[in-house]
Amino acid sequence: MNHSGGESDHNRTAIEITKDKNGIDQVILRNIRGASATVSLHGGQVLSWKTERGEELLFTSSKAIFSPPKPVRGGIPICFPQFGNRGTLEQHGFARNKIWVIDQNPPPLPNDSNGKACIDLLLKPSEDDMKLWPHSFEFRLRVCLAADGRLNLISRIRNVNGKPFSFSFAFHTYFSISDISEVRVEGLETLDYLDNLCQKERFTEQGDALTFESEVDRVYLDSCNTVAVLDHERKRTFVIRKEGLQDVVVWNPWEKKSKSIVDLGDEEYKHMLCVDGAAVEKPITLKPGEEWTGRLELSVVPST
Ligand SMILES: O=P(O)(O)OC[C@H]1O[C@H](O)[C@H](O)[C@@H](O)[C@@H]1O
Repeated sequence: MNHSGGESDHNRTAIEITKDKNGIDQVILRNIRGASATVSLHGGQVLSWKTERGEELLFTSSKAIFSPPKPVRGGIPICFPQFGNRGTLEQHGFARNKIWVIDQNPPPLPNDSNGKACIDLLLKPSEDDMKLWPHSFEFRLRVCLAADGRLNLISRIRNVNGKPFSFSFAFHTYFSISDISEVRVEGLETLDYLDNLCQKERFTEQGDALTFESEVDRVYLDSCNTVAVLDHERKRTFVIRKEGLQDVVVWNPWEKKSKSIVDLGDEEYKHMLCVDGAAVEKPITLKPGEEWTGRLELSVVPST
């Protein structure tokens, strides 16, 4: 199937639906300049985001396993309804392991899709999910690629239950980087963080910018809505803008942990950095009928 985006810029943006090698649908979004993004229905997961010159901006492991219910190591997995091991569910919740469907008739989002190639996906709990997490929800994900190459992800989670529920959440974004020793993260200075490597103990960030020389697994709390990942060698900076997501998770497994992760090559930690817009420390609570919206916007700009 290949058709032009409904609300697209003079019908020159395109949405193509193909199948991966396991027969799972994936959606390729293209903008008018030839940038692209690939979204798999497995996990509602963005697997690729490329510039108009065809450069891949997201990391996916060469050892990634693309067969549900295994999550895929790379791209932008969605952690829901639980981040990490902070609850009784499997690590990072079940949303990343499920097959989502294309939402043919999503509720409108004002001024959102002008000139963009967009796809709307939907996840509702299965009977098995309800046994583990007895809450009925509708999770709508919109992924859009703008004319200037920005990638937008909008999550809308609605409580269609008779009682309130709470969840944690992350857009677990694997950025492709030249070398972990050469990058720095700006925008987290002076913030408190919970260190997953020290039983979630709370510390305060002291440095000017975050640089990497060993394993890092932290939840930065109450961050401002813009964070940047500067990659000196590639002379580019990722700009992460978020709304409705108070926290930022930063993760790199480094050498030793990488060796224990079956779907990650031993040396691949050098070329990935996860910086996630997330809601972890204070779970989000929805009353019956309420909806929560979380937004992530990723862009890349040249830097020196
Ligand atoms: O291996 P996964 O389940 O995909 O998790 C990968 C990582 O995700 C987050 O960054 C967590 O903070 C880490 O503790 C975890 O190791």
